[in-house]
Amino acid sequence: MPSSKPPARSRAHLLESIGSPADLRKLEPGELPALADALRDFLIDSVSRTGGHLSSNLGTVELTIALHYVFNTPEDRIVWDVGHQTYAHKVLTGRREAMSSLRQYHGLSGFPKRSESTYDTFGTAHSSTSISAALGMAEAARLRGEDRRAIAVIGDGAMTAGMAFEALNNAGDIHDTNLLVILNDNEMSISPPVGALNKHLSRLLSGRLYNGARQIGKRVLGNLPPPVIELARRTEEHVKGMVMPGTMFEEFGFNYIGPIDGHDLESLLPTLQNLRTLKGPQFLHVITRKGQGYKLAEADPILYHGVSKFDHAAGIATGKDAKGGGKLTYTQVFGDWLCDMAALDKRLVAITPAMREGSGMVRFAHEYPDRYYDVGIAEQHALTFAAGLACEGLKPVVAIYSTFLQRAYDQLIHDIALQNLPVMMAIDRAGLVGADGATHHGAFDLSFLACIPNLVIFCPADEDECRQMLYTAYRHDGPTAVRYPRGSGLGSVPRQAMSELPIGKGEIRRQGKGCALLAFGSMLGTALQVGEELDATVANMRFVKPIDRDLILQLAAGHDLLVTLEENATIGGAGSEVSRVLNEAGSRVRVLQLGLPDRFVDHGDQAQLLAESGLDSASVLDRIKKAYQVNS
Ligand SMILES: Cc1ncc(C[n+]2csc(CCOP(=O)(O)OP(=O)(O)O)c2C)c(N)n1
Ligand SMILES: CC(=O)[C@@H](O)[C@H](O)COP(=O)(O)O
Ligand SMILES: [Mg+2]
Repeated sequence: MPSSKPPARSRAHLLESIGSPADLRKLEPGELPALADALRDFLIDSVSRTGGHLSSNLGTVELTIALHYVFNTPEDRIVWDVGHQTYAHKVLTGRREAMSSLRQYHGLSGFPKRSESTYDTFGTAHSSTSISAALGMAEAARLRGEDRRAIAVIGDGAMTAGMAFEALNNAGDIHDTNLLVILNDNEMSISPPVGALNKHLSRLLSGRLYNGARQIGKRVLGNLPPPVIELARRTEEHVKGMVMPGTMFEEFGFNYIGPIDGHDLESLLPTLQNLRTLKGPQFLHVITRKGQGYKLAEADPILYHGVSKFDHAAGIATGKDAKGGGKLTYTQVFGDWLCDMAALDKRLVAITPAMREGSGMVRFAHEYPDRYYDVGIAEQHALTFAAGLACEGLKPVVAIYSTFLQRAYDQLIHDIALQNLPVMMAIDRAGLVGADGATHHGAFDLSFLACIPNLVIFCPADEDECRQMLYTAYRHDGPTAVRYPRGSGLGSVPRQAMSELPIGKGEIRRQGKGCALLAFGSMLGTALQVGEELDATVANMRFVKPIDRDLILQLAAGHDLLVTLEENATIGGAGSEVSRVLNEAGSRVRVLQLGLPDRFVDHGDQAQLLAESGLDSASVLDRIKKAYQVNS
């Protein structure tokens, strides 16, 4: 550490003096708590203006400072699991000024992104990938004889995913890999944590006294030559076996240290400095508080997990959401339907992989606690668990974001569709989600679902149709998927009475001439606008599978151009299904397939991203006119 004592600085100046971790490492350890306060104040103010993830970022301020202070980043690699807690990391790695553009069009990503900074060593956002990626980096360093560390920072929620254990299992067997796993345990996922792991972690917390003693031992050990450390460690293992039940992490082959206070820099710094000297897989358990330092977030870390812009007129202290209450969302339509359906059918059970709030299931969890399952961040398990329930005559509904369903693809095919089991998937966040960006857009589900035999795929065009489709899907004796976007639709009011729609049948919503627009789900609004402009026919297709073959051929017979519209990748999506039907029927009508482009769409607001993807009405109109010009 530097010997010269820099002059006392105001907290704000201290933060402004940090343009990189190299600047950070020039500070005295005693200056770091003031820096943490300044950084926390900055994050609260900044996120109150941009929106984003707040409580998890407030909980990792000291840990982030300590990691960049002790480790030689970016040569030492830090991989942040989920990465929603990396705003402090971004500020300390030269992006403080850019934080005003967070999660906005062409602005900073809300997650680590390799193309954004060399300090963002691995792109994350989908949970539980950090240990695998960091192990890969550690092994690359070992194989290349490079003296660098790889550190995975993973939350207690992310630790509940099977992939994290796959990585622990592999890492623990490679005795000379320089991997450090830091478990950031704040006893919260988005919702309160679930599962047996949470109970195990709680038991470890209760052993705090022993660990306190062991911590001191570690501090001393760090300054001794390695053979002595090894001897002391074996002795310690012996002591531990008598004093404290082994942690599961030690059973996986890791040297477990902790739990320590993740807000106490005086604990963090020496412990991390010691760990940096130890060889082999290391596991540090830190305890933090989600929302630390902002009373409203401390009191309600769930509400402040993801926030919109604050109403600054009301003052940051109120934490008041600038946008206030909005229109009925598809998520709320689902949540209301779920409770209504549960009241009608005792066989209904509902499952979420750790997204209770986001999927609209808070009321159901409260009203039907014995029929509600939060399985943790475990999408693969969620689907096969549902399959088991269905085998026994229950009617499972799995609420899952489109992007997270990607993680359970084989379970859907192999465990559900192949056995034709009546599992219903309510797929939320289908299409462009906005600020979360490329890692979260539900851009591919129609493409990866359409090829699965037995599956029925519903695309509701508005809120009422969504409710009717949820009912129809639930009543179907086979696997079903109802996909709907983030936010609100055309604003129809869902009828309380539920009735079954004819499966595989679309409808003509506007009769016109010239071209016909075949809209799937959320694109109906745009299709109707363009249809008015062109006096074209507009069909609400409703289903991707089974697709309405008769309607397609009827439209082909009466129009010179069919335009398909979907908020899904164009490749392999609904439009491809329409073309397949036409080809099989030998039709020669031209088809213009409009959907998401064959690239990853970044973050911004949904309207901006739809326009950028050519799916707003102006772009659709323009593309149709060009199609006619090309052929005139
Ligand atoms: C595969 C996957 N499923 C679900 C999510 C949604 N998600 C984002 S953060 C989060 C909770 C993470 O909890 P934890 O790891 O403890 O981090 P904390 O928010 O407590 O800091 C979840 C479920 C995700 N990002 N990835
Ligand atoms: C980080 C993460 O994966 C979740 O917090 C996600 O950002 C939630 O998305 P919604 O805001 O659409 O519920
Ligand atoms: Mg947590």
